Amino acid sequence: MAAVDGGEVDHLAGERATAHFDVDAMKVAWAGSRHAVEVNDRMARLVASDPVFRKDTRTMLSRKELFKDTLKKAAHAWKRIVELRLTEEEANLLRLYVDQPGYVDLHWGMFVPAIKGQGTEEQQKKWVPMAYKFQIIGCYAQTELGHGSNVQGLETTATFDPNTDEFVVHSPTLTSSKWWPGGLGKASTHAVVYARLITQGKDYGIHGFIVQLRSLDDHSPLPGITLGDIGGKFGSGAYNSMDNGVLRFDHVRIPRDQMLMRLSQVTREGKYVHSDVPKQLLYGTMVYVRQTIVADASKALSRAVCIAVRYSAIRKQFGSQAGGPETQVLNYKTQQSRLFPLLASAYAYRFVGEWLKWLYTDVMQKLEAKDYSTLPEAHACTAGLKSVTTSATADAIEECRKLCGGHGYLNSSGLPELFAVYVPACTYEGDNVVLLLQVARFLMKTVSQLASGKQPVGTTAYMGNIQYLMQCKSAVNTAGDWLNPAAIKEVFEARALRMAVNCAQNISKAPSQEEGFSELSPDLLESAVAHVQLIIVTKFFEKLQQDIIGHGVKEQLQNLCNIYALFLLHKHLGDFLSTGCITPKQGALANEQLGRLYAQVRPNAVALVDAFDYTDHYLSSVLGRYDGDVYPALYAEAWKDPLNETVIPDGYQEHLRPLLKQQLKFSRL
Ligand SMILES: CC/C=C\C/C=C\C/C=C\C/C=C\C/C=C\C/C=C\CCCCC(=O)SCCNC(=O)CCNC(=O)[C@H](O)C(C)(C)COP(=O)(O)OP(=O)(O)OC[C@H]1O[C@@H](n2cnc3c(N)ncnc32)[C@H](O)[C@@H]1OP(=O)(O)O
Ligand SMILES: Cc1cc2nc3c(=O)[nH]c(=O)nc-3n(C[C@H](O)[C@H](O)[C@H](O)COP(=O)(O)OP(=O)(O)OC[C@H]3O[C@@H](n4cnc5c(N)ncnc54)[C@H](O)[C@@H]3O)c2cc1C
Repeated sequence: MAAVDGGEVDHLAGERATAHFDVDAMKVAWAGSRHAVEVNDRMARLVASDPVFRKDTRTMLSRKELFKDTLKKAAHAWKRIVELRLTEEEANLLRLYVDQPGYVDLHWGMFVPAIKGQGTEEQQKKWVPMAYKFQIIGCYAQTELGHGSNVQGLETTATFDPNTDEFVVHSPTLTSSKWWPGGLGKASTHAVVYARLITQGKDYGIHGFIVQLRSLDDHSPLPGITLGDIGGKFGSGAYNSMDNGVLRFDHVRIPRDQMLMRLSQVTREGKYVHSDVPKQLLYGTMVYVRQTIVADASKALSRAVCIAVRYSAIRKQFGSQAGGPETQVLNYKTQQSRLFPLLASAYAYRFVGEWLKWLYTDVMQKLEAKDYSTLPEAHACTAGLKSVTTSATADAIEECRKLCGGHGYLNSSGLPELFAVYVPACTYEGDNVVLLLQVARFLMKTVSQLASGKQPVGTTAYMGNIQYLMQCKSAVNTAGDWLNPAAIKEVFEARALRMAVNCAQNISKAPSQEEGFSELSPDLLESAVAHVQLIIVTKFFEKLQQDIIGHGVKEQLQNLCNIYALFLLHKHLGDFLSTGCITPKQGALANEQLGRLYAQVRPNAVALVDAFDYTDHYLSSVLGRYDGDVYPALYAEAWKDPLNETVIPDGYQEHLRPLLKQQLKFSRL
């Protein structure tokens, strides 16, 4: 089904006619199943056809108007969810297509998962139904003004008082003010607050507590609680719809049973008891969200790429001979070499996100069975993939803006807002550098265990092949040899392992492990990136082994997979050469093959972005319209700007007229 929201003429019809594959089948490959295509399509259209969910004037609203609009949309979304008795899957998609960050993201995305993951059965029975019915609104209050990345450094205290069977929650310093939690500033009634647990005079470190913040009668802050929004953020519209907040506690008392007690407990007498589970399970909500952020990266990236590909097919510049038509900018090789790797990355992230969701579910099942062995790998994979995919996506959205020339800079292109709303993903849920250093730590541990003969498993299993990978040389002889998945995998594995081993060797020369790790941290980051890129490439190849149906679909995905891998090889050529995995000649052959692959993608480019199945409402871009009727839309959009409400601007009488009519003259003139 086409995703036109009402266009009459299809200016991209010629582009669509050149596709060599079945677009509907590609939609299934992208979405994961025919059911997923159907439900996505239905929810996207439901949102697009509802006037309350309009967002075309969002960037022109003041902060207060925007926030109120967000409250209205969230309430209306909930009303529709209840009226239509939507399933959880449908409701999540409806919220996604409403496409306006707001308190509900944190309520469903972190508050509920934190209680489910860290609360006892009894606590879940009490709190989850209230949250599910929106009788309470919750947020995730971890970060403080002075401490974000370093969770162990948080300062808020929760001191047990055995006399009253309560915890006293307190912010002892300015820097201990909770700062950033989304939904906290204005909307939430409750929060899961992370604080240092102190009982019987001893500090037991960070634990989670459910704290009521606002009255359920009139929404005013409860005694001892100071609350507010932390202020305007980057860009117009964008993440300013979210009330990221500040919170201070002045000796606020909560019942003992509001400590989340699944992992550890405080008894009535104040005795601290830690269950026989890894302490890191406290970080479980972050692992869960990092996994969803990887899936979201492919959404944001595919949106930007869809806009840039469609517009590049419409936009013409130069090349006209004797008055003939100009050239579509999509035909320029430079445009292709900038854009097609991003198209390939969108597909790569979609499939690795699918795999990560599987890994997460698998780890959760193992945890239920008290098998904690895969926890470190789950942490490394979620941290690493969150980091690599969000950094690349943020850069890619900005690249798409440039690929759309001047018009990409207009809010009506949709790209400035998409960039502004997306770029904090590099910071929230763990700064990307901090998370990559966690991956590096995991890699160094794995390398150090190789000597003792311990066989690495999962995504580090390749390291077990150390004898071969440390000395192998790529056998690629022609550009076409780079189409062999084994040839690509071998050099990616060798590069990742050699970089990790180099780091480990250099660390071992330092006076201490800690000093070595710190000194080598820039190299460790690159080593972590190499490992994560290997995972993404491998999972794309594994996807191609699955049953992929539809005329030409597998061939297109194969091309995209090769583009993704060879583009990375070209971009990180220094790594591959300096570790001796390939020769300069082989690097040049990879680039030659890349050019051939771009030529194969060119006739399919528009159809490949159509397969994302985005409505014009979701894209909210005049440049990315399904019908390609860009110029009338751009022209019409300009007149909607508040500045054009009057012909003579406000301020003319006070500031322009006196200037133009001034009597004062420079004496020199
Ligand atoms: C136009 C458009 C308009 C609208 C468009 C709308 C949408 C656009 C599209 C997309 C939007 C994108 C996404 C939206 C989706 C969701 C996002 C919504 C909102 C954002 C929410 C953000 C919420 C937050 O940010 S919450 C706060 C997050 N904070 C952090 O992440 C802090 C990071 N720090 C840490 O995690 C830890 O401090 C640390 C890991 C860095 C260090 O831990 P620690 O201090 O304990 O020290 P170590 O010694 O390093 O570790 C000890 C051992 O523990 C192991 N470890 C650490 N962490 C874990 C873990 N999580 N699990 C398991 N194990 C762990 C570590 O490896 C060590 O092990 P070892 O064996 O001892 O080595
Ligand atoms: C839009 C947005 C929404 C958010 N929502 C929430 C929320 O709902 N709940 C919540 O609790 N928090 C939230 N946060 C906070 C967020 O999780 C933190 O900002 C994030 O974890 C980064 O921590 P930080 O701000 O302390 O950065 P810092 O750690 O201060 O980072 C500053 C710089 O120092 C570097 N750095 C830090 N440590 C190291 C190190 N060990 N080695 C090398 N370099 C280092 C970083 O790479 C970075 O360049 C949100 C943040 C944003 C931007």
